[in-house]
Amino acid sequence: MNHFEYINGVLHAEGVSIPEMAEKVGTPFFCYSTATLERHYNVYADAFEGLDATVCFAVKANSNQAVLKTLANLGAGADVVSVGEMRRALRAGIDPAKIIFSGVGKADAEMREALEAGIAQINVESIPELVELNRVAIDMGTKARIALRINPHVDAKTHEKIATGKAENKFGIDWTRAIEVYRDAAAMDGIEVTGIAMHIGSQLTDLTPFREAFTRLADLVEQLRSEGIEIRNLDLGGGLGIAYQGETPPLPDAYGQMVRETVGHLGCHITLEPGRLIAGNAGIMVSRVMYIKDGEAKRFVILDAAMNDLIRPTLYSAYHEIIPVDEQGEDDVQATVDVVGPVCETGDTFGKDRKLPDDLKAGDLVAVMSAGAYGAVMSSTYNTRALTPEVLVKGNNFAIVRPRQEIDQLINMDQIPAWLGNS
Ligand SMILES: Cc1ncc(COP(=O)(O)O)c(C=O)c1O
Ligand SMILES: N[C@@H](CCCC[NH3+])C(=O)O
Repeated sequence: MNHFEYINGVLHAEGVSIPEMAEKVGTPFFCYSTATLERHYNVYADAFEGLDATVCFAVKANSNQAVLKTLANLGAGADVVSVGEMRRALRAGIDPAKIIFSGVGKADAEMREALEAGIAQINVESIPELVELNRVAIDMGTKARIALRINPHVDAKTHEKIATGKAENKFGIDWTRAIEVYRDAAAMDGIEVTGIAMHIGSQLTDLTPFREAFTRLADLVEQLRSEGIEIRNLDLGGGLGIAYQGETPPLPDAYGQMVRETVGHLGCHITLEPGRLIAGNAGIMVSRVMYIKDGEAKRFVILDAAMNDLIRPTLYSAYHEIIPVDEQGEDDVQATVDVVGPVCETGDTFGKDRKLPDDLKAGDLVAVMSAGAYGAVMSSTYNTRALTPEVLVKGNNFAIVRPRQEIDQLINMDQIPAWLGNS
């Protein structure tokens, strides 16, 4: 069931009309649906029923603490990639025993804070990082529970900027060297080897690469066991894709079945790190039309949102559906338009040659769909544009879960050195 629907011709998020929110919050804004977040989490978690599994939401996809708390209340853990994300997860009430720290470059201070917080596991991505973590743990008189993130050299067949499991990608330790690095890790005083981790990429729409990677992972676990290195936790990462434009990614159930088939026999605890699947279609970005500009070659719909708010179309040529908030009738005339933002970049384009109502005009609202993951978290203040607010809806209620940043807050962060004189 979709929780962003037209009711009496007006787009709603659950029971709240988008114009009502726009009136109170201003535009643009991100809007998340609690019911969708919960449904996605539950459908995903249910796919692993019977397995000893923890779903650790990938905080990078959406780090708003209200979203994290919504998921924490359902029992979710967190996959974090910085101490900032870890603090958010902890503040949102996520149990440290369900927090995994991933990422290719953890600083000493981050390692220390993670060890102090007693999180479940740190995923180590290189030998130098392993050496550093060992040193930090010994210095603190403790042992770090770790998994090595292994790069299985599998092509996830996704956009090149979000593939992470190929030999040329910066992520993980080459699977060909895994055994020797595990041997080294097992001999380190500050390290307790608990697991093995893989994450081969994001927005995968086919199970085949996962199957290939997890089969390789299972082989490695058997080899490690034969060497006396016990692996208790398999971290399978995230990556399952969603429909942005009619894609038909495998359902969580099919993914769960594939997990059982490839690694179920190992008797390990399984960690899963979905991000996009939980949050992507649980959020939209609402924007107001500022101008309609009829050029010689094109009609441009100029929104008050821009690439700084949602960078996915610019960065990955990603498709996001764009719909009018006032429902279009079947017989209404459509125009072919480019939907753009006000930022001074040609790439500040949300969609090219889209069909929108011919009579769409300044002041009308549109919704950019599937913006709940890698939306607000990737926003910037480029062109000195303030960060966009976030709103969480639950039933007939909504709350602003991040207010609009004041432009002066942003400007006041600059400091002018005394030698430049007073202005
Ligand atoms: C280590 C790790 N885990 C989980 C994720 C979440 O991925 P997705 O949002 O595709 O589920 C990512 C991002 O791709 C990641 O790098
Ligand atoms: N930011 C990417 C996903 C990257 C996943 C991070 N490991 C996107 O918007 O599709």
